[in-house]
Amino acid sequence: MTTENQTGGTGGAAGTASAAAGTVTDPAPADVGRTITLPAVGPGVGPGVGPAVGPEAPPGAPAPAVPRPEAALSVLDARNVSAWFGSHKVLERVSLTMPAGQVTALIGPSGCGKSTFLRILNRMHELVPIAALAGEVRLDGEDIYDRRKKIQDARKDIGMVFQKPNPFPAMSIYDNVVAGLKLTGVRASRDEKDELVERSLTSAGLWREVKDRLAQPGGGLSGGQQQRLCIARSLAVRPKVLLMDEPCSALDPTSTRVIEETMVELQKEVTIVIVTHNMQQAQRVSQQCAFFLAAQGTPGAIVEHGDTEAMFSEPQDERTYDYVNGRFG
Ligand SMILES: Nc1ncnc2c1ncn2[C@@H]1O[C@H](COP(=O)(O)OP(=O)(O)OP(=O)(O)O)[C@@H](O)[C@H]1O
Repeated sequence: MTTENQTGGTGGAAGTASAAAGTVTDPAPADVGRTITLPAVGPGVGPGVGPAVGPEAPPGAPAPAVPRPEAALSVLDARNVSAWFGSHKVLERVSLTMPAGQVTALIGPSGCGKSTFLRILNRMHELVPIAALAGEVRLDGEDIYDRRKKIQDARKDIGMVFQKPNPFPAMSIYDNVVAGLKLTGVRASRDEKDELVERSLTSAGLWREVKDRLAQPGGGLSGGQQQRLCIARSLAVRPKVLLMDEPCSALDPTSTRVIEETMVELQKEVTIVIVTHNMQQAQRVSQQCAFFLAAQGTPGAIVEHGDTEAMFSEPQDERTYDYVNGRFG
């Protein structure tokens, strides 16, 4: 994993994204560079619903039955990412490589831009009308903000699980899992859906608990089970990367442990990026770690990154040492 919080140069791009119109203006002369034109947000899957299914899953195509082979695990690379809400700059030239098949934990005090960075990684930041961003995000070398790319494809490849479990409460457990397919009009036979539901729930560590009550409403599950249902819903469209924004913060310790175990298993099939305030959790589940900090009145930036064990045992920066030892934040 690498970071480059540069203070100059022309590597970044600056733009004010209007999600509705896809227009771009330049609010940050300091970040002169390539201008990103963001396509309008399509009618696909909205926040919290999981990734959309793109054209590579043609109508009627059978759900792939095997996990993604290890060789095909994906790397996500952010370069010189800056972000604004209106004129408020909240991220400053953040660069971070999130290695294939690993869990990368984003840590740091409240308000330093971790969630904003995470939302930029699957093009959710641009859903906020006043949001702007600069820089590049590459999935296996391909720019997810390339103007020829559909926003739905980025969401399909890069799924998101939120802090608060958000299944469709009245919808059955089964239908919650296949919701991503339905919302994007992908047809699948009953057998294909059955296989997909079992595989996704198994990967999310929920199959054994719910296999005999798939027709019951998702809202009837416990908080921890609902969160695993949301993970299954995201997995159903076979994302290459799974983003998790404090996925356990609303859960009890037992549910937290189960989700953490699920993450450890999941990294065999999907690259994971997690935002967490729980330092023990970061150490338990992640191999790579990035410490974000926004000093008074300045945008968030990465202070230190690297191997999780090393970051916690021998941090190079005094601020990292203080943070991981609970001295602030
Ligand atoms: N929709 C929004 N509109 C305006 N400002 C926002 C919006 N979302 C976040 N911000 C601002 O962006 C900055 C970074 O917020 P962000 O949520 O990314 O931080 P964070 O590190 O994830 O915080 P936390 O750990 O508390 O979730 C903050 O100053 C916040 O107030």
